[in-house]
Amino acid sequence: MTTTATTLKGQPLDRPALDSMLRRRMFYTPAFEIYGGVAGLYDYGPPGCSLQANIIDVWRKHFVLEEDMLEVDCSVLTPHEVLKTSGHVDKFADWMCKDPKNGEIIRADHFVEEILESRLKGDKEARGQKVEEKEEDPKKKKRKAKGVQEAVKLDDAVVQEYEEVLAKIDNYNGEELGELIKKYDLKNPASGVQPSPPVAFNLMFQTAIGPSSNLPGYLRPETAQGQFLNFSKLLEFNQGQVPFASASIGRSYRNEISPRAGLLRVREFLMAEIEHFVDPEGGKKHPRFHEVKDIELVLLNRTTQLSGKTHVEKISIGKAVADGIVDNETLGYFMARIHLFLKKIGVDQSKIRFRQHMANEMAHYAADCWDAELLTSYGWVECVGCADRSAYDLSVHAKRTGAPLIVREQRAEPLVVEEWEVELNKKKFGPHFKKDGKTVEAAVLATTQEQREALAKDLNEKGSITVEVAGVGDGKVEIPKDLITIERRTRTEHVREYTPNVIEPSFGIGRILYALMEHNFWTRASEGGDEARGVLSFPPTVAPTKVLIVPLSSNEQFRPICYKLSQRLRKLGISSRIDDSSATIGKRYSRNDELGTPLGITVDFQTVQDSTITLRDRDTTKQVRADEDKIIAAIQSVVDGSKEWKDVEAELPIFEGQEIEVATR
Ligand SMILES: Nc1ncnc2c1ncn2[C@@H]1O[C@H](COP(=O)(O)OP(=O)(O)OP(=O)(O)O)[C@@H](O)[C@H]1O
Repeated sequence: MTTTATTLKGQPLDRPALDSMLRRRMFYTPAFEIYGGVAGLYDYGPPGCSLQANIIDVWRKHFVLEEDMLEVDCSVLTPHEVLKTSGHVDKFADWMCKDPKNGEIIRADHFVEEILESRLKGDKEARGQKVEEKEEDPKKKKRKAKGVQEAVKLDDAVVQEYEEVLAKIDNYNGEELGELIKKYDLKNPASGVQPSPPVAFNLMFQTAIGPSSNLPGYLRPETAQGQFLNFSKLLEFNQGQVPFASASIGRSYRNEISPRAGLLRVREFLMAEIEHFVDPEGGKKHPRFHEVKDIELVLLNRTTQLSGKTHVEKISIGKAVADGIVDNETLGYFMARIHLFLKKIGVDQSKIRFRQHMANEMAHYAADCWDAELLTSYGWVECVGCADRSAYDLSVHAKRTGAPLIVREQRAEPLVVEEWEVELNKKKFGPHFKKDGKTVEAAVLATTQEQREALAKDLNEKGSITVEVAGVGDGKVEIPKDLITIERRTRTEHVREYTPNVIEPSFGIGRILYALMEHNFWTRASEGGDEARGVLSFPPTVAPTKVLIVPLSSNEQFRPICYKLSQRLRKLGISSRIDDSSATIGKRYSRNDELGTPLGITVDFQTVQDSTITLRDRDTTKQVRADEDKIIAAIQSVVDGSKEWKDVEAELPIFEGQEIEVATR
């Protein structure tokens, strides 16, 4: 497996060259740039938009269509209560430090990582070993410039300790990060002092909904909550059948402490998320697991990570689930499907791995989690999270609202149960609690059997009970005896009720798009001895534009032919661009190689005579010549993925005609 960033052709990746090409060709650009820009906000230009739309198109076909998922498009503005219940208000935070001298705000884990890495780099230099540059975050550069790490040799034991800390950097809480800063005396090179102890910084953008500002809310940090809140309606839409999945594509917002690495850590980004609802009983089997069981994945599990090993052999997902490396079939099924999706859009197979979250690294709701990470020049980057969120979200929302976010299933055999049951005196309960009635009722009904047993005892002995109800008064509510009965009763159940578990593949489209650009980038030596030119070898399905149409010269006879060709392609739904600028054909082709346009048609004098045109392949620069119908058919099959260029070359006559540069004279 590759460990450093290389281009598609194995050349060392020149990131500044790629970045400048992507900006020059307007794949993306800093937002509000003429006002000085805002960190972590980007606009996409025409090729970036097409590329993103094409990735989303493949995603919809690969997941929503293929798996009959139920797509929803939910509100971005989310009331405080929803995100309080989901745990985001209290727990969706990163650790932040402040430099007491210069006021700089620093993300604690990134700071520890950065300083330890720079010490290790200094150690390598002192030992005369080769050092790889990793990141060029401007803030980091500034810090480095002011306090360049000297080449200092460290003890072997210290090196090992630093490496262990770095391997677990995502797992530390604020207190632990503070201890690391103290223990290793980590100073901000820009000021020469240690930053303040880390404090939690919530990543959500807060706002007020409505003119009276009395409904606090947030811009959603993920699309998932909207899907959970619609669960009952979706279940009904699906005729009460489980398993089923919902899906949503939309923007999410996170107020990242230090946005960096271009599109990789931004404050507004497109997510595509799936919530697959599954019965927790029966081992979370998946009916289509057999279709993917032989797919081999690189899996970096917890034990491997703790051992410090980074290289692992591929293993089939069937074996990984059978051996308990991956918890269940449904999680395994989605990991394999994620892998196939990434492969389909052109992600380099040797630069994908799945890394399991360590127990304390997982989000507050997750039961198990594997990230699909892609290797980029910034290192391994999480691009898709695949989490088993258990029944967490549906349970907490049901508890808070009283909505039945459950599945009801007819039992084959009736079940006799003896249980503590709660009965409310509705006539008195509502008027007693007024507006809080529903909330209190939901909290009472959500009590466990053990709690009910204790409450029944209290009710008998004290004549009232005290129940914890979040959001009402001081959080404790007293219910007198005449409003409630709690008794042990026997009943026969004909229907089984359960809260489904959720497996959630969550895709960050911007990160995938950036990794895809790195993985498909390479440079071609120019024949004329000019600078090497960049090429983006996207698969035709996702390439922003599929066909470039170039007239040989500005001769008027070519114009209607080019126009007709673009019309024909448009009718077939194939995007094309005519480049009739005065640049040489070679230059025009190179410009479009930079945009990743896979095919190019040249219209020349022979076209005027016999209606034949040439078709050029971006990657090999080889050309074939045939009549218009044959070329259009070839384009169609390459674009829809049914054929590859080598098939076209085998079927149509190779064009060895005049040199492109000569032909333009
Ligand atoms: N700030 C961000 N910028 C761009 N994409 C992001 C950002 N945060 C998350 N994502 C994307 O959303 C996906 C799902 O979000 P998730 O909550 O699992 O990320 P995360 O674990 O918080 O990411 P990280 O640890 O990198 O902050 C990620 O796999 C990633 O692709």
